[in-house]
Amino acid sequence: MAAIEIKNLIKSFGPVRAVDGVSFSVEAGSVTGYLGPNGAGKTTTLRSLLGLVTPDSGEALVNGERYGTLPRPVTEVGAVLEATNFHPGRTARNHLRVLCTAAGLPDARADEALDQVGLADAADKRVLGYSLGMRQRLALASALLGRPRVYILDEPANGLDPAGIEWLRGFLRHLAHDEGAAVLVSSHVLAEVEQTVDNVVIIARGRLVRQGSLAELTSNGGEVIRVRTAQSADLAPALEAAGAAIERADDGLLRVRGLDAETIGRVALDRRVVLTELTQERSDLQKVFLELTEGR
Ligand SMILES: Nc1ncnc2c1ncn2[C@@H]1O[C@H](COP(=O)(O)OP(=O)(O)OP(=O)(O)O)[C@@H](O)[C@H]1O
Repeated sequence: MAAIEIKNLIKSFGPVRAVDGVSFSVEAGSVTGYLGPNGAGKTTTLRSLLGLVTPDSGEALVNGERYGTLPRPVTEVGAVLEATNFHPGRTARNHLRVLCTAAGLPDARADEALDQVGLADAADKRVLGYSLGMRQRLALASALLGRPRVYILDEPANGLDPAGIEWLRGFLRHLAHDEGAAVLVSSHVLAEVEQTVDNVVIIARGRLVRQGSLAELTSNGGEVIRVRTAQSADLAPALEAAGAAIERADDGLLRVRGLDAETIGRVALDRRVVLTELTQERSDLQKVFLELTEGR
């Protein structure tokens, strides 16, 4: 049984089909990126998993059950939703302690969770003075309280600075790969999750566009560097001699595998070859995502 299972989920709001027959699952020990442009239906899917939206049909299950029938949800699933509201006058520690009390967890979990997300030093500050990034960390801390093995995170990187995003990547990988949790994380920015996830599910307008492991979706049969020059007859044999596998396209374009861009540039310099293009080809995943988000 997968930790998270979405089976042919359908949900409409009036005339809008927010989610239109989506199915996928997330196994323990892995991070899945749930990607799609704004309005694709990501939040509706995640809210269905948390019992906050009632699907028209299909199922959204955590550990094989609907959220509403989980005996102790706080110990099974941790969630971060968009625009989480905190009582602004409360300190972070108090906020988490209130949640601990409500969930029957020891107070000590509040401090442990704050420590885990790097907020220990700000524990006694009122949430009012928190930056958006700190609020995201606090939201994550509240998801950790019951030490669940399933995490459902809606755009958790929103508001984080680059260092915060880097921290989040490491943290989510740690939860999945070291602690064996199943992590489902949504984003409308591919680059945010590309270095974190094991699997990718892409949706647009409520429908599944692509799913698979990151390795499958980014392979392209190995990294390809696009090299363009009017002197390809000169350059290609030199690159091959340096170990490249080359596919020749029209107008002097060489698709080169097996050498990095710097090596290719050096070989070209040695041969006094002028390059008019030296770029890394986009992966299939980047192409699919770009097509979906272009013009938005
Ligand atoms: N409660 C609601 N009432 C009416 N329409 C809704 C409601 N929730 C979502 N929608 C609509 O359903 C569609 C999918 O929205 P959803 O929030 O699930 O997408 P999303 O992929 O999470 O987008 P975003 O990244 O912008 O949050 C949108 O057209 C949205 O306007």
